[in-house]
Amino acid sequence: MAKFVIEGGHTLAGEITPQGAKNEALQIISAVLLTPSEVIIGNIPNIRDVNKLIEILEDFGVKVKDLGNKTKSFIANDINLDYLDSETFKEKAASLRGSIMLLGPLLARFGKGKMPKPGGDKIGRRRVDTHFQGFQEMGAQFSFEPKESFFSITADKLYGVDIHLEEASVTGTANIIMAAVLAEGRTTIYNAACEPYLQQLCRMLNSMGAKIEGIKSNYLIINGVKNLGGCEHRMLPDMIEIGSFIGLAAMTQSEIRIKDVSWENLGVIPRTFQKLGIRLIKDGDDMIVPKQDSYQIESFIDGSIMTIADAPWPGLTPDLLSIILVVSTQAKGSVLIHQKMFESRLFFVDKLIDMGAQVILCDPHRATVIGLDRMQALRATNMASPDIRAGVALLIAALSANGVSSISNIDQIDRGYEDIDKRLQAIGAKISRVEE
Ligand SMILES: CC(=O)N[C@H]1[C@@H](OP(=O)(O)OP(=O)(O)OC[C@H]2O[C@@H](n3ccc(=O)[nH]c3=O)[C@H](O)[C@@H]2O)O[C@H](CO)[C@@H](O)[C@@H]1O
Ligand SMILES: C=C(OP(=O)(O)O)C(=O)O
Repeated sequence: MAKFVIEGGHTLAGEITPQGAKNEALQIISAVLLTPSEVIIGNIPNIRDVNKLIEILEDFGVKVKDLGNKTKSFIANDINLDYLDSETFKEKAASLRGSIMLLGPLLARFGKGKMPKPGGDKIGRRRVDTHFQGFQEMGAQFSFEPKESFFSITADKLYGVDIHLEEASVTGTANIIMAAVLAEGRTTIYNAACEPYLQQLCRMLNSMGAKIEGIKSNYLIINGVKNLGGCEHRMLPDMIEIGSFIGLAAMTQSEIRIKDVSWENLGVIPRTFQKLGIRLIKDGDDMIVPKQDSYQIESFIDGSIMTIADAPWPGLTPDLLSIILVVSTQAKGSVLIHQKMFESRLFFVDKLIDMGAQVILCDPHRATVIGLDRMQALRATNMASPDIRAGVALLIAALSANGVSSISNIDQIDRGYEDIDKRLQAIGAKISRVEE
């Protein structure tokens, strides 16, 4: 397995283009199973999780053609459902979280789906009840085989129904939408997640002939259709990567231009970094993060300590809190980082503390950061990437630190960030990938 070796303390400069969004890609690529017609998808990120999902589709018999320029064509006109019972499927599908979104399309088009407990980050309990709540309310039968941790879902027919989700689950909502578009009658989904990933999925499905209203809101109305046709779709830039680059620029006191960020789809992300005192300049659809010697965290109007917390969209995505936390370590002022959704995503702060950051982990969900305001640089150290976002947060810490750090378990980072070492080298980072 490879590790990153990082010589910190260098200023970076230049421009960087964000990849297509990982979490959108996983939904959009699953949706190709809904039609026998050709679907062409552009701006596909070349990352481990997405490549694995495409591999699973190919194993099912989907014809995948690389059209160049990050664009691929998918034709799902001859699907081998026996693959669901193979050991290879169990093994591959269990290795990423996004594979669970194959269930909705399989159920809707072929009347059955199976799935091992999905993988993804180990960041606390990640229940999938919401997915099955929706399928069952539409008339599907669910079974779970505890010995093999294998879910099965079948339905002769799916019927439109009013669904009030227990929680606004991102992948759960995507799954239910993909089942409902081919169900008989009208489905409504209340408390639906509405992240840009889902907005994009709904737009794509509508261009395939689906009838979805309420896009961007948490109340979706879906009138089922008999079948869907092909379409062309282009992924949005990855908002989590954009946030990671903002953090990187601030921590390394660098000026970086982030190309084509799609400002209108970033929600509260820019404002959240601005609360930490980080300046962001809009130049057309580019974002410039100017060089800043110091950035000061705002306090609330009554003078109390700033809190930054996650929430379902249009709130702040939990996937950026690790990066926001690391950026706060060199800010002026204090902030409480409250990770409400996941209970094991903040433990990486121990590493930051080793590096000299002033952080108090109050409980598994909350950490208080007392910014160093550059009074001292972080110290280089050796660490392992516990999950995708903590991995990148530690990478940013290492790039700002004095000395040479190493990060192992970088598979975690590779599953969501395309060629991150090469792209960072291009803006001056001293980072190398070393086979262990
Ligand atoms: C492949 C993919 O797209 N993964 C994303 C997706 O995961 P995923 O779809 O698995 O996450 P969910 O939205 O289902 O839930 C995330 C966590 O938040 C909790 N929860 C969720 C909604 C809610 O209203 N209340 C609540 O407590 C859930 O119990 C769970 O612990 O969404 C997460 C939340 O944005 C992101 O971190 C993941 O990167
Ligand atoms: C938690 C994440 O991914 P996954 O759901 O694929 O584990 C993430 O992208 O931050």
